[in-house]
Amino acid sequence: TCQVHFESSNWKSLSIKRLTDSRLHGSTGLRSGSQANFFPPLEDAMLPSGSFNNRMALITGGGTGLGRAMTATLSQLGAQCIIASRKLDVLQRTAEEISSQTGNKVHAVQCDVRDPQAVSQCVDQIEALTGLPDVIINNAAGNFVCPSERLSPNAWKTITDIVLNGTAFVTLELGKRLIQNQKGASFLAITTIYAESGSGFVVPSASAKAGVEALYKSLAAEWGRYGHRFNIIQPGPIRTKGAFSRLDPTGAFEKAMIDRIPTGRLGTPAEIANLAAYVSSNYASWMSGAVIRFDGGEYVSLAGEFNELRSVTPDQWKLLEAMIRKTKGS
Ligand SMILES: CC/C=C\C/C=C\C/C=C\C/C=C\C=C\C(=O)SCCNC(=O)CCNC(=O)[C@H](O)C(C)(C)COP(=O)(O)OP(=O)(O)OC[C@H]1O[C@@H](n2cnc3c(N)ncnc32)[C@H](O)[C@@H]1OP(=O)(O)O
Ligand SMILES: NC(=O)C1=CN([C@@H]2O[C@H](COP(=O)(O)OP(=O)(O)OC[C@H]3O[C@@H](n4cnc5c(N)ncnc54)[C@H](OP(=O)(O)O)[C@@H]3O)[C@@H](O)[C@H]2O)C=CC1
Repeated sequence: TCQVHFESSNWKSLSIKRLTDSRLHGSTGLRSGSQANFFPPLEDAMLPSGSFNNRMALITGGGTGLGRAMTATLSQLGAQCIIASRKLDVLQRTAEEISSQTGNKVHAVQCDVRDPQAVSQCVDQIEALTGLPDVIINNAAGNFVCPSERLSPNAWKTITDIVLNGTAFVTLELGKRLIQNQKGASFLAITTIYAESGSGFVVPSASAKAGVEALYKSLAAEWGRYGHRFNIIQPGPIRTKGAFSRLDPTGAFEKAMIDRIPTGRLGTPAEIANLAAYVSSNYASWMSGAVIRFDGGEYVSLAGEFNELRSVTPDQWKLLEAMIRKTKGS
């Protein structure tokens, strides 16, 4: 089944005919993505029940997607949650659904994190409802794919205001009040793997998420003395309407994305919710300043310049090795 054509012994002109996935991996029994069978996602809450009893958690953007999943897990583990974002109707629906499943109160508070006054009023409301939170998850974000030459100043400002300024306003407002009240807390920011590498076509998001990471690493160093921990989770792709409808609106890129993930599948909201719960819990009380990449291996897969060689079959390797061994000198 080997279909390597040696047009010359030069590596660059070696033409390896791309076979269909099943034929390509025939000799190893692996189909594209079938390695996902080795990595089944577990959906149930990982921490002991009651791990968040008597604890208050604020989750920005907690009405939808990953924020909703984090809220559901924290609530199931005993936390009283507050979810905050712009759309009050969405928040209220989520709050009612989760409360009715877990028996623990979820509060919905309207807040546009871009507006520092709105953030301050939101924190007033939170103080009145539950007191200052023990757990703060900065998860709210805005993003869309767009060639940078098409971005208007307001498009840039919109994304960076939500992601960087929004996270800063929420973190600083709560931080100051927690310090005044001598209360410790766990802060978690949800960023993305390209906060580290940068990425074309999502440049405002990449720039703002990198800023969030700098903010959280800096505060981890500065505010430990007040009992505050700061950590970061960088998720890889996890299907949510909010992300996928703005980053891959036609679905054209999904297969290629899954193919490059070494674990062969997308992450699930429940998986990131378990990680966020652990990082925010007292089991992680020694964790601060951490940046946790949670992406099924996508980042390293994209980074290594020889990783495309995964598509070379064992038979093709025999031929390549023979060629390489035949080479003498430079
Ligand atoms: C190859 C990739 C393959 C697959 C990818 C699939 C999956 C994902 C994998 C990884 C994901 C990694 C990171 C993900 C990070 C995320 O943050 S995902 C979360 C996304 N969720 C959201 O964005 C929810 C909230 N978003 C919104 O409310 C809007 O989208 C918003 C535009 C961000 C804000 O809405 P608002 O109403 O405040 O703003 P507008 O007034 O509508 O717009 C403000 C200005 O922006 C300009 N704009 C808006 N949309 C676009 C666009 N698509 N292209 C260009 N410009 C846009 C708009 O015109 C305004 O500017 P102006 O006209 O100059 O005034
Ligand atoms: N899903 C994925 O593959 C990945 C997601 N991420 C990150 O995960 C997080 C969650 O994303 P995901 O769940 O996928 O997407 P969603 O779109 O579902 O979540 C974004 C949330 O942010 C809220 N939000 C947006 N703008 C504002 C604002 N101005 N003020 C307050 N809240 C706001 C939205 O609520 P509302 O509209 O009511 O304001 C929404 O609930 C984000 O930080 C995202 O960057 C990172 C990498 C991959």
